[in-house]
Amino acid sequence: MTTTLYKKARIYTPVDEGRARGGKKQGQLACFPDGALLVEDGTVAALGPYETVLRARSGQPPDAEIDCGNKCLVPGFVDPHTHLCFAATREAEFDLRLAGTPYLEILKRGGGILSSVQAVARASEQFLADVTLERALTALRHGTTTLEIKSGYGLDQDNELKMLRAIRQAAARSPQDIVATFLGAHAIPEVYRGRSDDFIALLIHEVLPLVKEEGLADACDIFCEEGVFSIEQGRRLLRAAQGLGFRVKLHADEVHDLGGAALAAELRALSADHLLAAHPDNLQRMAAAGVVATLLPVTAYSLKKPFAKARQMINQGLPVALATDCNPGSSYCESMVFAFGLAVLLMDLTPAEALTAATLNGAYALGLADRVGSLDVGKQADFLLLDGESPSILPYHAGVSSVQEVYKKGRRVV
Ligand SMILES: N=CN[C@@H](CCC(=O)O)C(=O)O
Ligand SMILES: [Zn+2]
Repeated sequence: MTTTLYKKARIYTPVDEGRARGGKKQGQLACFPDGALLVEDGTVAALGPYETVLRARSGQPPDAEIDCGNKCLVPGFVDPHTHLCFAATREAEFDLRLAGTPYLEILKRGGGILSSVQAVARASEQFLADVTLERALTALRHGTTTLEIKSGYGLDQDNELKMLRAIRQAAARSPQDIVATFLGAHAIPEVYRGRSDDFIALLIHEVLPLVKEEGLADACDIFCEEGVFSIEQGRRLLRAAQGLGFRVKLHADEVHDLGGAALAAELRALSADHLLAAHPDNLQRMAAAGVVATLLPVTAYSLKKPFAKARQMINQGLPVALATDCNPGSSYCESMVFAFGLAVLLMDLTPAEALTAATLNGAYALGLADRVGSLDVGKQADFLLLDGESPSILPYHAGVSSVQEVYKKGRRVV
């Protein structure tokens, strides 16, 4: 067994009490100004004030001691919502949006998500795996030690499976924990225009069982939105997915309030994501059902939309997680540091609330909190050293990343 003691660290971490943290608890962190973290074979063995951690070792010296120079030490970021498996960027679409064309209008004209579908159809699995890995490693340099990546630019059996296999390949080549989500219902393929029920049936009866058989995804997701999929279609697909053993989640109430948040509560989904237009009553239903609200501030920023009402959600007791939503359309951003900054400065989260959102609540949104998301004894030693005294350095030092060193399972990876 190898033991390493990280000392002279200002440690800040949410504490895992068995559920995602909402309400007042979202902003409560354990803080150790002269802290130490003891790592045994990649796992957190102890943390707390230096003297206490040493005493717990009953005089036995660790194999190595690392002086953190009084820098801030926090858990690695967990990004629970990304689309970073894509073949090409969409800069022309960005210009169109700047000139005033709405995001959903571009999709209606066959652009947006559908243009990414064409690019993925032309790309090989190997190419997709390489570019996905490259983006995951960019996220790692900005402190993301665990992330989710969705399919959803395939929209037919072969291309959805190609995407999921590419994600699996990227995951095998990255030090991060990467989980895949099946998002076959991301848009209505051109050939199914006017027949979206048939497309949902195809996903349920043909594609999902293959995804299950090959073990290519842990969760199933759907984009419920006007002009895309209805709540009823979401219910049908996600219930079928649950029947096959998938966890479920939704792109909910992003532009219009269709009741996606209520469906997430009904299905006891892992999370409902976006929620810019969600009704407060449905958010209350989510809180009662223990569903995490995953908010994507870079998307609102990039689409120039009002931000989700994070303050109200936290006050309602709803646990809020943060994600980048990295995708080539509405949020081309791998950096959780940037999402963190927007959450604090434009959504009024405190730095402590944002830290919980970017770590432990994200881990709950992925169903991975037994392993990652906080520096609790027995969890993976995934942590960051920041170039500052507290998590406030992240929004305070704007436009750069204050993440200096990144550790995954106790090993320095950046
Ligand atoms: N809103 C739907 N899906 C993605 C965007 C995907 C895209 O535009 O390529 C999202 O979560 O923002
Ligand atoms: Zn998304």
